[in-house]
Amino acid sequence: MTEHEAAIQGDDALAEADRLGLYRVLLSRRDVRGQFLPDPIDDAVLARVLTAAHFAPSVGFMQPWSFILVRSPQVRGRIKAAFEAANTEAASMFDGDKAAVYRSLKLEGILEAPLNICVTCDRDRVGPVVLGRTHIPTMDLYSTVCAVQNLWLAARAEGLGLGWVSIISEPALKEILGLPERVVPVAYLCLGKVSHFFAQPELESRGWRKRLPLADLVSLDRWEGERDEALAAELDRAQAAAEGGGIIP
Ligand SMILES: Cc1cc2c(cc1C)N(C[C@H](O)[C@H](O)[C@H](O)COP(=O)(O)O)c1[nH]c(=O)[nH]c(=O)c1N2
Repeated sequence: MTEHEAAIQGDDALAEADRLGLYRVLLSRRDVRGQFLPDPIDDAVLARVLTAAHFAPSVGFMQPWSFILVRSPQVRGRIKAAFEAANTEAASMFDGDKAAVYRSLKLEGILEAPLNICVTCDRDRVGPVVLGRTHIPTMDLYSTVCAVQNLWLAARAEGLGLGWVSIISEPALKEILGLPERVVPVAYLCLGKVSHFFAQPELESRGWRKRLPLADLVSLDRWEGERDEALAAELDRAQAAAEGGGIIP
């Protein structure tokens, strides 16, 4: 038997409690910006969530990510100033009631969270030719987002809140963190223990946008093709259960 053939997993189905636990994490994950507690994150916990991120899928097994742990108050102060500048610009894009709601939203926890993490993508990590990236060159960026999502879910499982802050100019972020040209700052994240997690996305509870019906987003064989009505009924049922705080039955 070759090493490749011997390396199989023993158990292919999850135990019921593990299966439900995974859905619970997926459905209760939130973007957190206002409920951070100052308590430091234990190194063992941080190691687990970063390991979860590092076990994400990546194009050609490229693993293009790195994780910059931003602890310095000075660096965070500069990031916060970059956020403020970008946020003033962003606020001016909305009119009337929408502008008032936008200004009332808390959209980052840069200084309150005990840790910030910038997840980067080194587009040149394995040279110019990458298995799977040749015809869709953005695949390394998508791979890095997979790592971010793993980190986000692992954080939720550990009871840590995570907030993604994208209201920052990319050149400013690159300059502050000293990123070389080839390295893209994919995600700037605030991470830490929280007083509570909200049941719904804040943008939903604050009336910014509603969650779309999943059944309207699923179609057969082509863009906006036909619906499978039996499946659509199941999708409505599963979405209603998830929105009710339950688990997909
Ligand atoms: C790529 C990307 C970028 C951002 C976000 C998310 C993602 C995926 N989100 C969080 C976003 O508003 C949130 O995910 C949705 O409103 C749904 O809420 P939950 O994540 O389910 O709580 C976000 N939130 C925020 O307050 N400031 C921000 O700059 C951003 N930027």
